[in-house]
Amino acid sequence: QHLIQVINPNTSVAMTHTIGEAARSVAAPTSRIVAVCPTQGVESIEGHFDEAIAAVGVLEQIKLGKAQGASGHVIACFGDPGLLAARELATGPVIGIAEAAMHTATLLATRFSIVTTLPRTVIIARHLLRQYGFEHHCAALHAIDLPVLALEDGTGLAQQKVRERCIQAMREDNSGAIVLGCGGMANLAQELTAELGIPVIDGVTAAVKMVESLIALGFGTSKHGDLAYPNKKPLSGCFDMLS
Ligand SMILES: O=C(O)C[C@H]1NC(=O)NC1=O
Repeated sequence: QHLIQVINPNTSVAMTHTIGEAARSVAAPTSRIVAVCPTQGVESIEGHFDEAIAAVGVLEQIKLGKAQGASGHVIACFGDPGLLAARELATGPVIGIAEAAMHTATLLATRFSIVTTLPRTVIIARHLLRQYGFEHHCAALHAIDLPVLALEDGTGLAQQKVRERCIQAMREDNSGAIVLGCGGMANLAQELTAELGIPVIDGVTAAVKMVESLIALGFGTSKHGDLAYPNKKPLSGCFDMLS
C-alpha cells in the first residue's frame, strides 16, 4: 500500500471532504488516500495573497505527510500554491491539480478550455499556462463569477453555473476538452464528461493517477539541482514548525 497525501491548501473542511472523496473514487487498491488541509490559513484561495498564505500551510502538511510515510503528494488547489517549495521538501512526487489537469487535457485534445471561479483566478490560470508551457493549448478561460466557497454552500447554484459554462465553452471555443479550475469542482467532472460527450477534466483525480504512475515507475522528486532538500538553517517564530 502507498499512502498518497492529498492537500487542500485552503482550510475549508467541507471542500477537503469533497476533494478526498474524489481522490478515493479513482485511487488504485494499492493506494491509501489521506486528505488534509492546513490547521491555520485561509478558508478559500482567490488570489496571490491567499496563495502566499496557503503555501506555508502546504509546506507544513508536506512535512507531516512525509513523517507519516506518504509516498506522494497532491496540491489540490488550482493555483498549485507552493508547488516548487513543496517539491524541495518532499521525497516523493508532488503534483498540482492545475498542471495535472492541463497535462491530461493535452493528451486528449489539441486545445482545451478552462472553467474556473472568479475573473481574478482566470488571470492566475493564464500565469500557470505560461509557466507550464500550455498557453498555445488553451483556447479560452471562463469564470462562473462566484466565490470558491459557493461550491460548498449546498444551493447547487455554483454547480449549475459550472455546467452552463462548460456547455458554452464546448459550443464556442472549439476545444476538445475542458479543465475544471477548482479543487471544489472535483465531483463534477465525471457527470459533465458523460453529459457533454467530451473530456471534462478535474485536476484532483488526474493528479492522484499521475502520482500513482510516478510511484509505480519508481520516481520521486529529483533532488539534483533546485529541488534538492532546502539548505539547513534555523527558522524563527512560527516557521519553526518547518524546521
Ligand atoms: O481559485 C480558485 O477558484 C481555485 C482554488 N481556490 C481554492 O480555494 N481552491 C482552488 O482550487
